[in-house]
Amino acid sequence: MKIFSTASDLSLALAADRASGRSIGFVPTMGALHQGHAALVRQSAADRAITVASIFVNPTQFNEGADLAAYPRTPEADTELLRECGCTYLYLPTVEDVYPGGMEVNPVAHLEFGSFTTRMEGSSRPGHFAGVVQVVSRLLDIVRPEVLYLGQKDYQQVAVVRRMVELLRLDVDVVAVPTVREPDGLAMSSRNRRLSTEERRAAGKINHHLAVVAAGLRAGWPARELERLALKGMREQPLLAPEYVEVVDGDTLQPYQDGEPVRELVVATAVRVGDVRLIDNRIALRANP
Ligand SMILES: Nc1ncnc2c1ncn2[C@@H]1O[C@H](COP(=O)(O)OP(=O)(O)OP(=O)(O)O)[C@@H](O)[C@H]1O
Ligand SMILES: CC(C)(CO)[C@@H](O)C(=O)[O-]
Ligand code: BAL
Repeated sequence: MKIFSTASDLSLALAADRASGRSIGFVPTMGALHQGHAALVRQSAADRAITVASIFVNPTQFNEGADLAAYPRTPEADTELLRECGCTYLYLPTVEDVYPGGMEVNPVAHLEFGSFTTRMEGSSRPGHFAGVVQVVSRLLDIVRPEVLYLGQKDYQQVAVVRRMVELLRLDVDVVAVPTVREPDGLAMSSRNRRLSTEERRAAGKINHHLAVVAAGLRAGWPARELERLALKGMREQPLLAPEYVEVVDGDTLQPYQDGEPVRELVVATAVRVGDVRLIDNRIALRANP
């Protein structure tokens, strides 16, 4: 695995690969890697000749300074894991390399995302998706992959990035990789390592509450009632402070209205566990393709 710290060197290496007909998969990350990230890299390495991973803790998508300051960083272990998973190139840039004109320059700030960014993470983390779109568009411009691999754990992020690709008419496929979970069902997340033992135990219950909502939806229970029961159930657990539980149409991210036909029905949540904010979701129903 070759490590690049500048966009220009990486672009040069990729241009040579492209010229010899090699296809490129891209896995953007913020580091502190775990088996969820490994699944993305392994999938790309199985599908594509070249897999590029990036590790960049993007300051523009953090709406809380404390969250950015506490974000875990484990570069040595990350490099080792990427090597083992078959990553070809690692892009490990500075803020200046990603944003040569300064962080405030956002060439995609004009894009309108409507219902994709108004709810859930969009309303809980003001400015978050503007930063995600800013960095992903810049990274795509550098790497120019055929396929972009993202995790389903960040369900809304996948929908927003797909919309960005559509709006900018970018020639890239977005593949969503299923969420990798711990044995007790907790979605793997870099922030999990900030949990105390008690918080970690409590966090394991989040998935259970989502699974109950998903089962209720399949049995035809009203969505708003299931959301209310899940919020109440989580609030009764010591250490869990849910911000939202929302049952949404996976294509529009608008609240699901009971009985309406949808291609994908999803329940998503954000939960504070002590100082740590975690997100998770479950797909309750999916139409056959
Ligand atoms: N458990 C998981 N299963 C599959 N993909 C995942 C998982 N966790 C993260 N990813 C995906 O890995 C990519 C990089 O995510 P990121 O580096 O932010 O890690 P994270 O674990 O989501 O961290 P955070 O603590 O910020 O939520 C994203 O596309 C994300 O959806
Ligand atoms: C896609 C991403 C790498 C952009 O910084 C980030 O939001 C993440 O890790 O999910
Ligand atoms: N995986 C989402 C990145 C973030 O929390 O900012």
